Amino acid sequence: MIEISLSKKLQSSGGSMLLDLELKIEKGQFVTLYGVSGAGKTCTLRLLSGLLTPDKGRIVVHGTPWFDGEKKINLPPQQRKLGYVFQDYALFPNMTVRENLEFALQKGQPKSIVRELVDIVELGEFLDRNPSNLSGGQQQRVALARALVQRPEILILDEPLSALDHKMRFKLQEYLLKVHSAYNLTTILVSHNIGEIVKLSDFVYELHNGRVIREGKALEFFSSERSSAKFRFTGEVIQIEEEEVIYVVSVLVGNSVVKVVSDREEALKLKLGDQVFVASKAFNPLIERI
Ligand SMILES: Nc1ncnc2c1ncn2[C@@H]1O[C@H](COP(=O)(O)OP(=O)(O)OP(=O)(O)O)[C@@H](O)[C@H]1O
Repeated sequence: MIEISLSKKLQSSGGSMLLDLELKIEKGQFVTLYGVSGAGKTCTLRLLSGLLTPDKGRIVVHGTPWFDGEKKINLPPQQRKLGYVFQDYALFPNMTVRENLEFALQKGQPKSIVRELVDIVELGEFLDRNPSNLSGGQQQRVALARALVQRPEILILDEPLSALDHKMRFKLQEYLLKVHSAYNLTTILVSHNIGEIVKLSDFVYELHNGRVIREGKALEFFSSERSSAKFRFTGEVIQIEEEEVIYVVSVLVGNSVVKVVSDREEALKLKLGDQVFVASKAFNPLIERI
């Protein structure tokens, strides 16, 4: 369990803002911080990683205090078991992929973890190349592997996929899910992409003006309650779940997820990524492939 209870005065162009957080993240969860620009998401990650110091409060990770204002505990970043992946990869440009990864090893740490990570994120053929000779997605796989070299318990991802095109994003999402479960990580993602959030995360916190204003399970968080109005709109199928005798199809429409109850016959015609329209006749939404 990661327990964060802290405050930090931040400076924005419009004046000061108090980041005031109470978060409890279960071990093993994949959690997303969501919210408008300037809400305090990146600062939250920096506070957890030790790159920014709270004014007061506590950060306790799996029972160990990382920060305690009253007891004057403040673990330096290198002692926090945490891997950080940024949007811009932040790789050493003059080192090969292999060197970038081996550079992250601690003194005396065997190189076997590097080989294991190279396999898991499929970097074998790029080991002797410099980052400038790799695509954005390949560079981000290197950054992901590098963040895991020291076997962290927590993986922090600050909009890691936002510079990538749709296809790369999709592939990287698969790698993120793979390492999250292979290394029993607790993962905290900052993302604006709702389809991605629903696909990857268990739980979402929405930040606004330095506070959590809403939280919930990813799919429920973005589900729309609209039902009775007459409507018709298009969207993309992002999840199909069998629930007892019915199916629930989640469709990403603009920035929200609409859940539509469907019968087996209709649901089996659909697959993830299909463009569909959702329409309501009186009170019963219908869903059909476009
Ligand atoms: N070290 C710092 N000290 C004080 N204030 C800071 C510091 N770093 C950032 N801020 C301010 O804190 C506010 C929140 O910034 P933050 O980067 O956490 O927002 P965000 O929610 O991640 O936004 P975005 O989605 O645009 O990345 C901003 O107004 C920023 O200027």
